[in-house]
Amino acid sequence: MVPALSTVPFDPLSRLHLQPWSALAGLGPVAADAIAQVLAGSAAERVLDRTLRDRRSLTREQRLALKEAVFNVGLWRRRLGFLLGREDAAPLFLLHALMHGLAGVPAVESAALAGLGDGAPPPLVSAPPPTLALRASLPDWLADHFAREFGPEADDFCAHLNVPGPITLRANVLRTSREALAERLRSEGVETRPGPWSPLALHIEGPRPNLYGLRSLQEGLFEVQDEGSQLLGLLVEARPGETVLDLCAGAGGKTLQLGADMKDSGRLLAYDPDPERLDRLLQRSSRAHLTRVQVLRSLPESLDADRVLVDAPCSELGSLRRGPDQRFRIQPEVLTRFPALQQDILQRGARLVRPGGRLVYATCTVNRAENEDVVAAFLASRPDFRLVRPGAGWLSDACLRDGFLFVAPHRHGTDAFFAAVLERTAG
Ligand SMILES: C[S@@+](CC[C@H](N)C(=O)[O-])C[C@H]1O[C@@H](n2cnc3c(N)ncnc32)[C@H](O)[C@@H]1O
Repeated sequence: MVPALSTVPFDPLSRLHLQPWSALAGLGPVAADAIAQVLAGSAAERVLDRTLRDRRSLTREQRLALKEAVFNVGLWRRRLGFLLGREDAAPLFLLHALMHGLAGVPAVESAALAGLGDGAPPPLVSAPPPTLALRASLPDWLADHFAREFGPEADDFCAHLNVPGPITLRANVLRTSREALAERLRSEGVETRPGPWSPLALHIEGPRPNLYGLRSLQEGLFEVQDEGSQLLGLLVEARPGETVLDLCAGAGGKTLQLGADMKDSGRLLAYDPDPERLDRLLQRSSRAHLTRVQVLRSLPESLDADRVLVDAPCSELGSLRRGPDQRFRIQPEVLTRFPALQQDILQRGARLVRPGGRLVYATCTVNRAENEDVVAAFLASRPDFRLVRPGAGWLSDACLRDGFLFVAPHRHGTDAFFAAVLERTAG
């Protein structure tokens, strides 16, 4: 069973009405310059960093207004083009369409804030956008893809991609508990609430604090990690004393979690072809007080691992809400780029699991070709593996779809993740 969807449609525009747009006064050209860079393909986050770094005298409200302007024109560009009646409208017009058409700022005030001069503000189309791609401001190919994946839920899913996700922390259970961490954070001025799905998750309440200035982070009491991502690590069910391999370890988000579950005992091996990510993993391990992580620069020929996690490289469509402009920087071929590689990595992982051991295959994407189809092809080639219920005894049925873990922002408030738990038959 999955959580019932609300009968009141989710409105991703409502947060736009709450932003301090009047603080943009005099900053229209600055915003327009940054927006032009984002529309030309530069990552919004980086453009904003550069823009703010060069203007240290701006107030907090001005910085926030600039951020919202740059991110939201980057995000809503297709819908704004529809409102203006042309997809190639100049940044100042897009900014006006954002503030007036989507955020409800009166037309004359919006035009002045955007720096459009004294002429009459351009008229905006009043009809509702006729397609999912225009409503949710997605490239056509991506809207079509989500329509195929989600059917009648596609609009709701896409609406949830258009608001930033929460900031979520994972308690490092080697050092603390979720409850003790919440108390500690409160003493540092940060309010949190527990996540509903992962027993390790705390969501930050209110505006984003400077996490990197917190003593609790420096002491390794938590990591920033989406609640859905925490579920992937939990599905491994790593235990103290075992041999566990994190086969696509990256900078170690899940490795650290596995190490805490293993109470820093046994053998925890982390492999990734990217050496820089592995270096970061080692630094993070020491902050988390993990002493037994062993980084592998190449994969062993054999290993009787109790558990192997394949947190596979993928098209990452499940985390699009984390980057407002990311959807416009990917191409349709991303949908077909990964399955062969994923299959190959999964097969390699399977060879390193002992009989009776567990293999977890996971992605952060919404694409059956990278998810269910990869697992089906794997099972057809390896009859000694079987699919088991993810998280038996602790994971809510609401996080399951057809025997797999599947969570998504419109149903769970997490980024979208998929996982299959596979067990190798004993003997
Ligand atoms: C989804 S990311 C892993 C994230 C990481 N597990 C975490 O929790 O932070 C996928 C990783 O797979 C790695 N990768 C790419 N090709 C690979 C391969 N052939 N074998 C193993 N890992 C690979 C990438 O370098 C990337 O770090």
